[in-house]
Amino acid sequence: MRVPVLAGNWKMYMTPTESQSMIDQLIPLIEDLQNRKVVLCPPYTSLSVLSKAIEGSPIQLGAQNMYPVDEGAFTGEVSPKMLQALQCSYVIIGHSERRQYFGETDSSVAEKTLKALQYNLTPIVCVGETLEQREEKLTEPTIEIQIRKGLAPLVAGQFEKVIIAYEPVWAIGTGRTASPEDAQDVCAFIRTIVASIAGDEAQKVPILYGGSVKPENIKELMSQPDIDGALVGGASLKAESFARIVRFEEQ
Ligand SMILES: O=C(CO)COP(=O)(O)O
Repeated sequence: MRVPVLAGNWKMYMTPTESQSMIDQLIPLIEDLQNRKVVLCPPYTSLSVLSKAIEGSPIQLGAQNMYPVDEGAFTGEVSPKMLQALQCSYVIIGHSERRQYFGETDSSVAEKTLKALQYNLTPIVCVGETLEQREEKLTEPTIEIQIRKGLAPLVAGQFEKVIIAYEPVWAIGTGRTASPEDAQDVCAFIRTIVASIAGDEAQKVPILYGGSVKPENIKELMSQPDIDGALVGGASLKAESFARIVRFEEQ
C-alpha cells in the first residue's frame, strides 16, 4: 500500500554538466520499473537542468532545503515558490547536516514543513540520533522530540502528505549502516509516534532509512515492514549504483 520511495540526496556534489550526464545514464537503467517513486535532490544549481532532463521519465525532483517565505529580501535563500516553478515535488527538511552546520532546529523544521505543504511540495523530514545519544540510550526520546516538534503545526489531512527519513547521524557517510533490525525498530517507533499524533494517517506515511545505503544492503532494508524506502547520499551520485538501489539489486 505504501509505494517504495528511493530518494537521492546529492548534497554539495555535481555541477550542472555532471548532473546532465548522470541523469542521461540513469534514465535508461530504471525507466521500465513499476511501483517505485524515484526522487533526485540535486543542489539548487542543477534543478533547472534536471527539470528538463526528467521530462517524460519516472524520476521526480526535490530540493535539499528551502526558506519558508514566498519571496523577499533574504539574500542567498530559495523559496518554495521558486522550487515549485522548477518542477520540484519534494524538499528535504532538517537534514542532520543542516542541523549541525547551519543551526536548523526543530522549530525551523516545523515552519518549513508547513510551508512546503502549502506549496504542494512533499517534505522529507529528517530525524536521527547522534552516536552519543545512541550510546546513552537516548535514541527514542531524541527522535520523539524531533517528530513531535517538527510536525507540531500540521493538522489532520496533512500528515499523510509527509515523508519521514530516519537517518542516524553516526551512519551518514561513514560506511556504518544501522542493522536492518535496528533500523526497523526505530522506524516502527517513528510510526507509533506519528500514530499518536495523526491516528490512522500514520499508516500512509512513508518512512525512509538513510545512512550508508548501498546496493549491498538495500534489499534487506526494504524487506523490513516499516522501512518504506531510502534516502541515499554517496551511492546516489553514480547512475549504476543508484539504479541498483532503486531496483533492489545487490549485484
Ligand atoms: O545523509 C544521507 C542522505 O541524506 C546519507 O548519506 P550517505 O548515504 O552518504 O551515508
